[in-house]
Amino acid sequence: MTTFVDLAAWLAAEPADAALKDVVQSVAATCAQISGVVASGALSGSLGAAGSTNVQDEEQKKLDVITNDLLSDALKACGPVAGLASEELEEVEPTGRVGGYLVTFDPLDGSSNIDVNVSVGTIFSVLPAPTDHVPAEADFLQPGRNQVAAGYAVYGPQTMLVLTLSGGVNAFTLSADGQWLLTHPDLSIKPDTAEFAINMSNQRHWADPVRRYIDGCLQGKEGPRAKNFNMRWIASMVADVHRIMMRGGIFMYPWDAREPGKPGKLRLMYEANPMGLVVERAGGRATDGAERILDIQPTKLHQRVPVVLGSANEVEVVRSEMQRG
Ligand SMILES: O=P(O)(O)OC[C@H]1O[C@](O)(COP(=O)(O)O)[C@@H](O)[C@@H]1O
Ligand SMILES: [Mg+2]
Ligand SMILES: [Mg+2]
Repeated sequence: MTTFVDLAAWLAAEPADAALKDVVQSVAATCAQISGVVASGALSGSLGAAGSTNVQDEEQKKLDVITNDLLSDALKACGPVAGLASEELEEVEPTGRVGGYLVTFDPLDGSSNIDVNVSVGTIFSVLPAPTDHVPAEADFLQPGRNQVAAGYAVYGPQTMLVLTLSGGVNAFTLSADGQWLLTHPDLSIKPDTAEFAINMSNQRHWADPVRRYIDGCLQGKEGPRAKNFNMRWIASMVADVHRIMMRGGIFMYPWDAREPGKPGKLRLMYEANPMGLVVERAGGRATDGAERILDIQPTKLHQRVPVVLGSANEVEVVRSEMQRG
């Protein structure tokens, strides 16, 4: 029988500082707990609307609130965490400690899928904290290339944790007895693909470059790309990105004309940046169409950004189409 290394043993061998490993352990333990709550669904009364809205003016589900509380409480109790920020919290929350790390997170990604029993996830990003003062919002506004760790948990047919610290990307599967076991070491995204993920219902609102790119894919073998494309859209970024980590592909949530003042739907600090790091570390690419996601200088905590990520050569096709305008 195959034996798998568990997360604690794997972390012990990682060339990262012990405090950072504590933060990652704390997130991982909380994701294991969240997996139990998600799996119990109606049995734990965790489905349905919470009756409130968050800072983005989006309706909160009960699970958005429950998962936000679980992660916030765990990180406040975790010694090296100086501050946290969440999709569900308007302001950053300093813990009162100085130094160590800042953690940003989307506690429950794919909220629209909770009540229909489709995969959802948790996304997190770890940044260095200032060493001489209690952090404020400005201290969180670091470009994604500063991340010292990032990853996500996907609550699907299997619960998995996908992590990057100092080097590559490794994926752990949650065992029946609650251990994270390394089942998918050194993930890498193949550079070419014939599978795209975009919400096609927004087609009439897209900008020309996105329209041209998708039209080219849809023409298949007879079109400019000379190959047939497949399409997937789960509407949980975590699940769509996880598929790309496993078999390649491209994921796009571009700007569209529904709300022209918004640069996109996804949030830079706790969706695009952590996913951008994971994807790049696995050999893929992540861009907003003009700039590498990880080089964007954030100007506010809940900033939105267009996102194109996945198989390197395919992202390059979209990026150059966007550059043409
Ligand atoms: O419903 P749409 O427009 O297809 O959007 C789906 C996207 O929205 C999101 O659900 C946003 O995440 P939240 O559920 O955390 O708000 C992404 O996971 C997903 O890619
Ligand atoms: Mg999300
Ligand atoms: Mg969310």
